[in-house]
Amino acid sequence: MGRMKTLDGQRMRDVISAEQMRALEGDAIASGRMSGKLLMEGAGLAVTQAILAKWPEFSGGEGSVVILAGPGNNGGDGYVIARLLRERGLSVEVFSMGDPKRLPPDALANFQQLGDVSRPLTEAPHALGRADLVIDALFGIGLTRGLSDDVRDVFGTMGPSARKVAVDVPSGWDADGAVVLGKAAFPADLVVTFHAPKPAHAEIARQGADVIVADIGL
Ligand SMILES: NC(=O)C1=CN([C@@H]2O[C@H](COP(=O)(O)OP(=O)(O)OC[C@H]3O[C@@H](n4cnc5c(N)ncnc54)[C@H](O)[C@@H]3O)[C@@H](O)[C@H]2O)[C@@H](O)CC1
Ligand SMILES: [K+]
Repeated sequence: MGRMKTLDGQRMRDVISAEQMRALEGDAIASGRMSGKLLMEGAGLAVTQAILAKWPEFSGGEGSVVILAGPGNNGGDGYVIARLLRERGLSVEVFSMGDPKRLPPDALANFQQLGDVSRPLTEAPHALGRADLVIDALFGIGLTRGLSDDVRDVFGTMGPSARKVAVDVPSGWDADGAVVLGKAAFPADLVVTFHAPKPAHAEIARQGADVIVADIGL
């Protein structure tokens, strides 16, 4: 049984839908109070902090990290996390699904800031077999259908000792329907979601992952 708790011990907000989350983000951006890029930075920082809190052994810069980055803003969070973990001395390899040049603007800016050449997901298995930490930044609340078999096969190449972290929602889960679309989902040990739990998170915790709900300034 995994636990669901807030990153900083604040009160847990009530469950909200993906739609409500998008509305909250849109309102904060429209009001000028926040920008999409700031929200993304906060999301990436929250995941980084939750990782270091759960596995302090990574705070010394020891460890190999693989980040799987998707075609949307969940992928954008992954690029922020890659930068933040590299700043902490960890060696981070990033594999992208889709063409990074077609990322939405905030995600594209974070991809470009990394300065990496983009490596396709199909090249990930070699690195995944020896990674100490794997971060699923493929899909979050924007998942619209089940994962393809080749994505499922990539998940199968992770080594037994890899700590597995999902950004916002483990890819494959429908955040609102609280079910896995299709046949596969990222087998997360830790899930870090933003602002408030979505309907899927209680079931994900019941199935064994620790779920952290982090503020991103909304
Ligand atoms: N301002 C924002 O929008 C923020 C977004 N954030 C992150 O952004 C995520 C939402 O971003 P998006 O709305 O871009 O959605 P996602 O990044 O979850 O995925 C959307 C993209 O994946 C494609 N897709 C969906 N299902 C697919 C499948 N099965 N196979 C292949 N492609 C598929 C969609 O066409 C779309 O291009 C959140 O989960 C969160 O991680 C956070 O950074 C907070 C701020
Ligand atoms: K994810």
